Amino acid sequence: MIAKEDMHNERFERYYKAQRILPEDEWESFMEAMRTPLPTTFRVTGSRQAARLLNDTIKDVHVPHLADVVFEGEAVPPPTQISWYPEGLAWQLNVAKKVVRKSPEFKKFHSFLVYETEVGNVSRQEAVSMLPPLFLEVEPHHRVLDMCAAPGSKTAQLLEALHAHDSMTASSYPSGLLIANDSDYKRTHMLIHQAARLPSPALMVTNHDASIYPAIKIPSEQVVFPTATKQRVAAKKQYQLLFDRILCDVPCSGDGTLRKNIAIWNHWQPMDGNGLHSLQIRILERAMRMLKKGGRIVYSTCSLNPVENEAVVAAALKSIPGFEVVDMSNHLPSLIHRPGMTTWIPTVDRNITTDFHTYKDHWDSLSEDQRKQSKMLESHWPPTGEEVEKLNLTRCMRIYPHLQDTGGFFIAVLQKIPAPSTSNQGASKSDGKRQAEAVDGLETSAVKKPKLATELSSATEVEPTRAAVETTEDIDEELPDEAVEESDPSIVDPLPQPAPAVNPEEFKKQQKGKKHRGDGGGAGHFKENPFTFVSPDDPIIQACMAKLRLQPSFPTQNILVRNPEGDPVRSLYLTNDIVKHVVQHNDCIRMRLMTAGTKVFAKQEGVEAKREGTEAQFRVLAEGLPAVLPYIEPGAIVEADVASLKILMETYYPLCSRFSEPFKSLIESQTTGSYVVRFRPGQVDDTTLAHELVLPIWKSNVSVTLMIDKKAKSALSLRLFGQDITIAAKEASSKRKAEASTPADDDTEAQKDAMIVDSSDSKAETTPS
Ligand SMILES: C[S@@+](CC[C@H](N)C(=O)[O-])C[C@H]1O[C@@H](n2cnc3c(N)ncnc32)[C@H](O)[C@@H]1O
Repeated sequence: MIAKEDMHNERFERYYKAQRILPEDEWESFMEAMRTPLPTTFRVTGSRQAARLLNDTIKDVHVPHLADVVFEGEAVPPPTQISWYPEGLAWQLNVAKKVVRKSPEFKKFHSFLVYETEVGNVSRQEAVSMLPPLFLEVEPHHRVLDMCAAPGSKTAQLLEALHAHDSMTASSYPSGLLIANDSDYKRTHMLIHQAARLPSPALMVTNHDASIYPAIKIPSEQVVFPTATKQRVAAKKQYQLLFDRILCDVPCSGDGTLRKNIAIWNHWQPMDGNGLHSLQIRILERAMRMLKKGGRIVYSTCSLNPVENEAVVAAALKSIPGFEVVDMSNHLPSLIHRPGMTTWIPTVDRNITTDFHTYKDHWDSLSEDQRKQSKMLESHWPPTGEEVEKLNLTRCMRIYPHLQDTGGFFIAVLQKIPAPSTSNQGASKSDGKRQAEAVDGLETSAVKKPKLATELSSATEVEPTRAAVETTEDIDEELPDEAVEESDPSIVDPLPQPAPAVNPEEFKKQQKGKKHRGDGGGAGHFKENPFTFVSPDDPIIQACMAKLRLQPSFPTQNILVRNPEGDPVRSLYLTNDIVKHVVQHNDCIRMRLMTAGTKVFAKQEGVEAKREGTEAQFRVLAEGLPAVLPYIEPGAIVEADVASLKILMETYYPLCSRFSEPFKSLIESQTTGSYVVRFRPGQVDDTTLAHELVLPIWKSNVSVTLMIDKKAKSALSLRLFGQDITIAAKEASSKRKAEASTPADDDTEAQKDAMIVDSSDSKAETTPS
């Protein structure tokens, strides 16, 4: 722990003063804010309707309780809504830890937040980190790429935007796509965990170096052509998938997070930023080459260093024409920010040597040997006066900690200019700079053989790339520019035959000898199970359809499994059409695909399930239910009241006979298996269920189980009953008090009857020992 008086770094102050990041008279308040702990901020997550409801609980129940708290003689401020966040869904809490620990009111609010965070209804996230997705303005039909996504707080926001049309209980089926990527294999698992909180058939997770992200192929059915002739010409060809929105939240030196990561005070030095600059440019340039005309990129860092920010944006804009920085300064009117910088002086060493005003000055000062060693690039320096005018760097947005009590942050919104008249069709390609038009997926020779070394102005300025950008050999290059695909969500023709993405024999061969999982460098050593679509006629799929009474419109053709044979052995995943096309038309190993779609059904292990035959072998998962719900025949959903919900929360395996009518008879008459229950709004004792809830249950011989995760059950209980009435909480409490616990009478028989839940499904309730 570093004391406030020790929060100094002489180089930090000297470097940023030399850069003139702020007017002199703001310096002290900037530094004071940097040394002050960051307020706690969190966001209410999920689909808009559900989020609004939980937000109302915070606003109308918790905040009034916290309004007049006095701790050790001082008034404690209640949480406040962050003014610039849409619909007031983000909150700030400026309370010392000891208040949270000791004040009963804040303690209660804290446990509410902990539970809601664990089940994914609340996300603790730095306020400034919530900004980039807001500037992307994602819509449900957009194809979105999050290039450096882990741990995934912004991915969650992007996913929520794709699912903006979800209802309280049912998920929408967006026609768009979100690919969340990170080059760190372990961190991609954080992404998968994060995404499980908002399960989506439109999500894919990949593990690639973003600077060499592979071109993704899609069939012509996914491309809209302006004329019928072109459609005919285009038939049966494949195209490069271009994105409507790309987030480049790149790796950076992170000095904007000093208030949170106070260890940075000890080791900050400016060469970290210099070193990352080149990778940051390569990632942004790769994004620009994968963007659709009219599409938008947000480039962001949590660094204040112009070398990682404006310098990167300027270098990329100079290297790839056809893009502009968009003025988004009025997008969030109450967000206070400063314009991007137009001039700075990079340091050429750790000692803050900022004597060289141009790259040439620096170069001329070096001996031959020093030149060979130098890692400085021309792009570390600001553009010339003339270039600065054209680049509109002042449209970038800088956020400093003292402006509104946040961390430091940088955002640039780039747009690929849509109008053909502003493209570079007339320009010569021989100038060594690739044309923006050439990357619209249809005229892709430059994409095929990118020579990153030629993208920067001098060979001596280039750091060696780790691997060549993968080629797009089999992507059609013939079509003229104007046949560029449009994002028309209606054009989604399913392919005729579900085919395995990987040949099973080929896959086994590929797996042989691969002993470790590599990090997303693009080269080999990738060992994930393949993705195979199951035939819609498969007996297991048909059994799931029959048991849950799914309507024929349920997209059975979009169910995949994670084995090369396509056998539904454990879990079944649902994808939307675009995810299916991507899986089927691309080598998942080359893409380094970690997940696709959302898990909807899982095998139910246990003697009883086996005895009952195919129909009872799979169950709908709580996480997948919102995606399945819109397809369930209305009459197939079992109706119940809040009193039944209370019984299901209090007991693991209540006997059917414990419930009141009509639920009791309804459930008793059902055979073993997976069912969906709708709990109607209503009252039990002094608890009101204000809106309907739809949850999965498992019906055994004589008992019923609510199939939701223990933590989700506890969070629901806290929200509904004001306390955790679940059996798990009671057990934990008895254990704590070291008292012997005796199960309720009617549980004893039910326990005999209890199924053993597939232990691989972490979401499922577990059997008590
Ligand atoms: C600033 S963090 C991203 C934070 C994330 N967007 C979020 O909101 O949770 C940068 C991420 O970039 C990843 N990364 C570093 N180099 C990368 C590369 N070459 N390609 C892709 N990801 C990279 C790191 O593993 C890290 O997870």
